Amino acid sequence: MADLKLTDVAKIYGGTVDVLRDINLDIKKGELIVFVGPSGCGKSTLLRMIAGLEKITGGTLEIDGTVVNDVPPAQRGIAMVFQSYALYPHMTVRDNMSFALKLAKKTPAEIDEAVNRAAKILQLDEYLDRLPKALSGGQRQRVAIGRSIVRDPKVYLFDEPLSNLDAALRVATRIEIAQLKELMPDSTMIYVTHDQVEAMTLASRIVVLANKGIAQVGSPLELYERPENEFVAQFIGSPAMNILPGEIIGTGAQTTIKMDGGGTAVSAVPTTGADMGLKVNVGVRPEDLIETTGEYLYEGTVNITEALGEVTLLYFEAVGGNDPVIGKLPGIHKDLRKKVVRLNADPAKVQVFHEGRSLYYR
Ligand SMILES: Nc1ncnc2c1ncn2[C@@H]1O[C@H](COP(=O)(O)OP(=O)(O)OP(=O)(O)O)[C@@H](O)[C@H]1O
Repeated sequence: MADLKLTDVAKIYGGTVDVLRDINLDIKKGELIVFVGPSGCGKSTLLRMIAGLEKITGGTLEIDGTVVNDVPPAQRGIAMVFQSYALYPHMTVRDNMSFALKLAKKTPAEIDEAVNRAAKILQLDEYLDRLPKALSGGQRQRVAIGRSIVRDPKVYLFDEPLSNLDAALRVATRIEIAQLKELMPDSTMIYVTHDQVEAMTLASRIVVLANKGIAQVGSPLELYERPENEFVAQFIGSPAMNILPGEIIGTGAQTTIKMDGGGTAVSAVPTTGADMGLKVNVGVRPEDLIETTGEYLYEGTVNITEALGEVTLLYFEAVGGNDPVIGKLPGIHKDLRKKVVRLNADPAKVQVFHEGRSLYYR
């Protein structure tokens, strides 16, 4: 299993469409890296360049220390699992899984061993003699993954493998992929998804792509707790983090911010005397807002409530020139509409951004 290193990787389609630039990324053996980002930001393009299905326009891609820019896909030791499973319909599960090994002229004994091992990992033992049409969507996706496992690749690439499955099956298959990773701790995996829960639960590190580059790389909790910039702050988490303008009026181990809409925010992000008077944006997640009768960072009227069952979303309307914010309370709350509420948050959970960048990372 392999380490991957991307140095200044760039992609320009057709000589003019500049999609990615300056992608620098070190992926260690055994990591499960998830690429996320807005539609069209280049997630699939980056994955396809790693697979060798798309030419790298600039920079280098190394696998285990060897530059592979010009190595054809089949010789990179990479297996790719797509969202459409593309199984051969007239072949049994066993034959689907054996196909690549037969092409590679492996002996029947080697093929049997590889297929049985993969079937065991994926719990497909009892389905080996069935045709794909006699399998559920989730089982077919497992066969597609099985076809990769038998080849014992250095790196697995997954391009939205669960997006064709319904909600319940997505959850079940997501858990299977997490278990699969545990059974193959040394295998390196790169996974593209639109689904935040998949990213947060599967990734050892998440790469957030935006504006042709990497907005942040970090563990799921680093991205959630300490976003480097407002883009990542609002991209990770749902509903998105609230961003409210203010001005620094107290510095030190904690920072005090006078909010433009009234009230005062306190953040555990430290600042220096030089920051006094700095215009900043304060970031607070909906789930971190708590009602208070004391010091508050926001005052608003609850305009709309949405009870989702396990949580209620509260949409606050401005009081005194405030921007709207969204709050999230556990449980069901129907009696809050039209109520004027003051909100505060734990200083450890209050982010401070200047010109889009978090002051925590200076
Ligand atoms: N063959 C191509 N020629 C020109 N432009 C392309 C080509 N393939 C992709 N693009 C463009 O490159 C950009 C990145 O596409 P890509 O499919 O990598 O994005 P993505 O992040 O995977 O998007 P999504 O989340 O919607 O699947 C898009 O603007 C797309 O239109």
